Amino acid sequence: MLNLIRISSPKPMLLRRIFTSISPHRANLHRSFIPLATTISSSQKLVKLCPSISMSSSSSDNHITNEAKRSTILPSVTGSTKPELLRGIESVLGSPFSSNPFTPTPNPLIIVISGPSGVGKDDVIKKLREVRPGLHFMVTATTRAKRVGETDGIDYHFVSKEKFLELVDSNELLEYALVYGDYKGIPKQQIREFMSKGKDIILRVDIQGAATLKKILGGSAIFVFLVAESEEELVNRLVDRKTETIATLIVRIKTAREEVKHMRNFDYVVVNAEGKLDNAVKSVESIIDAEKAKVLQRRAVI
Ligand SMILES: Nc1ncnc2c1ncn2[C@@H]1O[C@H](COP(=O)(O)OP(=O)(O)OP(=O)(O)O)[C@@H](O)[C@H]1O
Repeated sequence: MLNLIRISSPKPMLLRRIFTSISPHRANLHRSFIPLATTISSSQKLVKLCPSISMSSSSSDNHITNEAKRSTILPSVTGSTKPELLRGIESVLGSPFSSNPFTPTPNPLIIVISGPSGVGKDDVIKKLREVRPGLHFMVTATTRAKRVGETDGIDYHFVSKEKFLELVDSNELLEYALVYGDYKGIPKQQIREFMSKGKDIILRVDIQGAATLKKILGGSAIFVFLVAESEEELVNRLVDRKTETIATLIVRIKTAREEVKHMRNFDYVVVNAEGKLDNAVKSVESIIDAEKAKVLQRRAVI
């Protein structure tokens, strides 16, 4: 009785192709092969795949690959227990199944959220904080006065102009700008600290800040442009917010008209439509999920 099939080159290629074609149909394996099989193992559980092709021990045997030698027997799908079947397949493959994940751990992301004043950046980020507590929301340092409902260290680090300029001098800000008379900047140390823990970072910056960050970070960060559905709606929000004087309102609206022209420099645009804050947040979440699933990951280095 023949126990093993010996195959001379180039038959190993043929055999490999047969295995490839059957693998998605493992359930039908026994139907495809058992009619050809001759029982060979003492436990009657290993089956021969096909009649011997060659029994010669000629020099062509040197060309037989180990894989081909191993590939000549398979356990019977119907006559084996699952562990026996799995061990048998491992033995045919020549190595145990790996439990390592197919995908490496995704790199921590830097997600820059920007958009014209009054579009709802703060509200989107507030909501995102609730639904994605695993993200790290960078707390921007600012010299502007605290608004009603804002908390120091959560919404912003509210600092004096002197303190802010000290951070500038010590090169401790990734980016900073004078926005409507107030300084705003991103502390570098905070980014390094959280990225080293594998956390994704959310940065909230105005358009000017996003342009600077694009120069610094290039394609290593994700740039999201938040817009209202129309200029009219944007103006409504700014007016309803009741934080602006007529002069600052006009400046913000004029600026917004220029800013929307920069949309093309961003990776994604998300519409924060009237009363649809949740949809905008879901869109940002989808962007993050899609970026996490990218085969070629971005790699931000600060
Ligand atoms: N989807 C929405 N529908 C209606 N109102 C909204 C929506 N999103 C935000 N708002 C409101 O619009 C106003 C402006 O929002 P927010 O202050 O978050 O804007 P911002 O982009 O952070 O502005 P700034 O850059 O000036 O700080 C707020 O009163 C906010 O509650």
